[in-house]
Amino acid sequence: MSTVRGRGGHEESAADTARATSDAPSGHSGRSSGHSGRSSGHSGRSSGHSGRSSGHSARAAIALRRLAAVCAVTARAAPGTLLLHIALSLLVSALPLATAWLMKLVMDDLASGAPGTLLLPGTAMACLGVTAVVASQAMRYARAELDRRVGLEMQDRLFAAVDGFVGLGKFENPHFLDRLRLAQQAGHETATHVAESILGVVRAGATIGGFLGSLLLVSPVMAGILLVAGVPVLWSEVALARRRARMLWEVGPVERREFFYADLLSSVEAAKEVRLFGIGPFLRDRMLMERRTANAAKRAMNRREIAVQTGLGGLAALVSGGGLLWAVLAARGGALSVGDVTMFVAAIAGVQGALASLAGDAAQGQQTLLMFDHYTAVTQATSDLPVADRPRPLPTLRHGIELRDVWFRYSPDLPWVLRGVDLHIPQGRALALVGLNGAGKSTLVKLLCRFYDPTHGAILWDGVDIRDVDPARLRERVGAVFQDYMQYDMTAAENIALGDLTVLTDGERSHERMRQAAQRAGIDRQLAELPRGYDTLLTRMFFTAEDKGNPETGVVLSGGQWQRLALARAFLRDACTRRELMILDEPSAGLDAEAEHEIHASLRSERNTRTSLLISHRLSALRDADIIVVLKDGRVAERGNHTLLMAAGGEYARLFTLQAGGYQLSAEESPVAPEEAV
Ligand SMILES: Nc1ncnc2c1ncn2[C@@H]1O[C@H](COP(=O)(O)OP(=O)(O)OP(=O)(O)O)[C@@H](O)[C@H]1O
Repeated sequence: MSTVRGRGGHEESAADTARATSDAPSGHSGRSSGHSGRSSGHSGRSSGHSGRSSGHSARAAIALRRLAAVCAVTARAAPGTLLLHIALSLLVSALPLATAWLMKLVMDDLASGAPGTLLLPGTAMACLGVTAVVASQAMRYARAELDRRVGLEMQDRLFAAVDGFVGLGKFENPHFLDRLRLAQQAGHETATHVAESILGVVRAGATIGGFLGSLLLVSPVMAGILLVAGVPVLWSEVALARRRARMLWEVGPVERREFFYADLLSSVEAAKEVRLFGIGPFLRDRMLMERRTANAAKRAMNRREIAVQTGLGGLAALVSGGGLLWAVLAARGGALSVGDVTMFVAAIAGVQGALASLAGDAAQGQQTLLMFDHYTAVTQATSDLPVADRPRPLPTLRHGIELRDVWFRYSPDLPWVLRGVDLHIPQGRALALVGLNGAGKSTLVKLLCRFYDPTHGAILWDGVDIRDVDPARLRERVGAVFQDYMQYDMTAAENIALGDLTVLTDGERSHERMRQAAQRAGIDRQLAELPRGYDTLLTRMFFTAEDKGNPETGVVLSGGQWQRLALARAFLRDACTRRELMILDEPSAGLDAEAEHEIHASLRSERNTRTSLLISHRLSALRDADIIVVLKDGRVAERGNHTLLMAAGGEYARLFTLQAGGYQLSAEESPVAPEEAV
């Protein structure tokens, strides 16, 4: 058996699977998807000072690792822009100090009683002013460009990672969905925010260093006081950033629910029911309730920030007021020159401003790095399903697919859906699955496509466990129309071509293949008659104001037409490379009687050459299947062909008779008068 990677990569699934294993029915055959049960529970809690300091250094190491990761992404995505941004930032940070020194020279010169020519310092100050304006505008542009380039790179990586998840489990995990939302948010802004924060810290550091150096020449005491006053500012801002990041994580689920209600209130799919049932005010109330909850959390955070920052502002005012008083008194006593006082005032303003922005930048940087954790958690997440390191080749299907004692539930806290299903789908035969709502038919289909793994038991493709093969290779062999098929807001051609994208680029012959698939699904004529034929947009979502009255820009299909389109997509995929297993889960639920008849006739014509799995509640559509299997209580309850199962008089016979009786009864109850039947 091949080795596997990705086991236990996700903290929730690891815990879930471990619990699932502990609930496992005993004596099952096949492989368990659980873990070895090895505990990683050594807390290793160290006590006292050494524990605390090792905690601090571990946190610092984590922060540095995060920082390095962000810097690496930024440098890779936009190296030139990053360098330009750094150069401009340093230039901008040097300007206030240069201005302050020039100002001091001018003031001292003026106060000397015999002022020299002020032309040179005056011109220099004017040049500095112009440079400041140009450099800060250029810096703004460089920052925005950095934002765009890095944002693109990060979005690409994020969605490549999301697309790489093999199964569906992660998309049904609310914890993961929250992470994904925050990761998307972080992907938009992290790198620029962090770069901005680092540069802001560097800029502020340069300004503080320059001014403190200058201030040391005037009064080392005041330089010391200014520096010490900066420590609580820095500390409080960093603490606030931590709290802000935690608050954002906590309101995540609340905002997700709010978006859900907002989406319901504005989506065309929900609009019918919302209006007919008059549930708009109810949904609006729910949405606002979530908004209020999120607002309350954010309000509390704002209040805390205001309280902390007001305190810090008071401290800053106290220091600068005291300093000013001291400088004026010192100047009156002749200890300082007028230029010194000017320099001192500029230094106080410069250092305090720089300290505030340093604290703000450090806090912003830290908060962004914490958010970046979500991005790394998603992009570096291991597969939700184990994937073989050295996958086994998938053989051509010659014998069939076997489900061996398959048990499955969606999570350990949910009931079992399948309870030991044993089933053989012979190659070249059509097998129909029958069962009441919730019997587990679609779940079984999802297991066959390996969107989930059986909790116990195994699925074998000609004897090869499908967990040992590359999921992409498995899915290449399978064609499917799902019960909840997709309707893409794209053109008709694109909707079909998604089954095999080469038809979009391969010219006329491929176009012909697309039309054949549409013909097979009975939708070709209707698509050809659309205002722009196959190139008609099947949505009215992307209209501009000018297009509004023009039906050529988009049309809306009926439910059954969409279903035929989904079938055409599956048929095209099949025509491109013949799929060895064709799954049709309720392919005809929305089709008219004529279309249903045509589709099933087409499928019947392929008997003996194609392995197919059919699911339908219209039992008349399944009666020709080679094998009919009834799922009940998570197990195979009956198996046989139509004649055998009818003769057995079990569940299938009961359901079939019920349905057939319905038709006969209606016909008897409302006999059609000959003249009405015309
Ligand atoms: N993603 C999921 N997470 C949790 N439970 C699920 C999920 N999908 C389905 N279930 C549950 O699994 C059970 C079987 O559902 P499934 O869709 O397989 O039934 P089905 O036989 O296809 O039903 P129907 O005839 O209504 O389509 C149901 O009880 C359902 O609530």
